[in-house]
Amino acid sequence: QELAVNAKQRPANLYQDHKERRVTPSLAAQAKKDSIHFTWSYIPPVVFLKTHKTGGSTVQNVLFRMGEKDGATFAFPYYTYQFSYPDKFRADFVDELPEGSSNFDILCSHMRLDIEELRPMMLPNTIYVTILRDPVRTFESVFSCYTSTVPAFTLAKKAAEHRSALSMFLESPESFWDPKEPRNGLAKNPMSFDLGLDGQKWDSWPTDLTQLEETFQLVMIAEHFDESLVLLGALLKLELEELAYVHFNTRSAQDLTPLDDITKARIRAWNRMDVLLYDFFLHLFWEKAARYGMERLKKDVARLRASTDRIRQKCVSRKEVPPGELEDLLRPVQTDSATILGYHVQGNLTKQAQGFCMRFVLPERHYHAHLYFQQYGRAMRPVPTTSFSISFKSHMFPRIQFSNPSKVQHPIT
Ligand SMILES: Nc1ncnc2c1ncn2[C@@H]1O[C@H](COP(=O)(O)OS(=O)(=O)O)[C@@H](OP(=O)(O)O)[C@H]1O
Repeated sequence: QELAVNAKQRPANLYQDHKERRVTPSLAAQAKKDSIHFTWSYIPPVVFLKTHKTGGSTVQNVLFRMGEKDGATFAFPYYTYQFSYPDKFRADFVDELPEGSSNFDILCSHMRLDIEELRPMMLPNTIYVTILRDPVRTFESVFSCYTSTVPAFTLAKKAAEHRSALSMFLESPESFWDPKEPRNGLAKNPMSFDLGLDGQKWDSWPTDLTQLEETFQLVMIAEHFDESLVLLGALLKLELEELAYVHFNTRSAQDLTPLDDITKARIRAWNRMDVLLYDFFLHLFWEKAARYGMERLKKDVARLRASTDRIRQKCVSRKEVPPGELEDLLRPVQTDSATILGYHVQGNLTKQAQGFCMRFVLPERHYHAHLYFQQYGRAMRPVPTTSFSISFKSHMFPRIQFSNPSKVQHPIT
């Protein structure tokens, strides 16, 4: 019932131009600086449900930059970078409201969704967005990046010896997969898992799908990333320049597993719920695109690509840089089984341009640490290592090791 109310509150045309309601970023930032009691609610608050290995860090970087510029209040996890994943979201996973803020404006860190717990945390006019990716590509990426941390994958790797671990797993996934093992959440239907669904429970499936449709104003599609960004920009009233991006968390070419038709079919069969989820929201995506106007979308995508190219040229001197050649601040966190690439920033920039360009390519956790410090005036809390589930989390998503600890405090100016 609550979901239905939320749907009714939305404007009939989500893509109508409501720029007039937007407070200028400088005004918002100034108001916060001046400690004027300021509610960011002129701009709709936003939840971005960051699913795994779908291009979510790229979207998150756009939101981090937007929020930092606009003086937004972020809903950050109480510990480190994610909301106690893979536990289902709970309100007490969120850090306190900082002094002077009356509500959270942006929430965009990894979690496993529980909408009933999440909704009361945010204002009623909050815009909910997520992203899905072709389930075959998603699963291949999840398998490659988490071979050492998802037990079902690790068992398959051990059994495979010198064969492909992915092929070994897909030949008989049930023999490696224990559904009761909480760390196996990403091993089957990873996108559905992140959206809070139970990949084994089909009886509630149509209702679950309807609930998700009612919850999310926009489900972005990684294969149509630029179109998705334009629709996101329309919802959040962003200028096209604010949507410029680089790809985050790109793996090195040698870590990509080439997939033959049999492997693809096996991935689709094993991740059937993700396939249906993706197909459903892909269809819905094009319906929303049609409502925005296909000609208008095409034009805006062309403009977005032009401004993104211009900004990339200004900011990036080299892309796909291996971790060993990156300074600490620009080195993405590596997984045990895949190499994640990063960027070199152009030299000879003005101080202001350098500040922008660093943020443009700043890996997720470093940006998160920076914003957290800015918001609370203290470093993020480390994960306690006593409980079983938490030690898994810290292993799966290790903390950044800065060679100079002072950088944690003030990573960028
Ligand atoms: N803009 C855009 N469009 C399409 N695909 C993109 C984009 N940005 C990032 N990527 C690819 O997404 C994968 C990383 O996803 P995430 O950032 O969600 O990873 S993570 O869960 O936060 O670790 C990773 O995929 P793989 O290289 O297959 O692993 C990225 O290359």
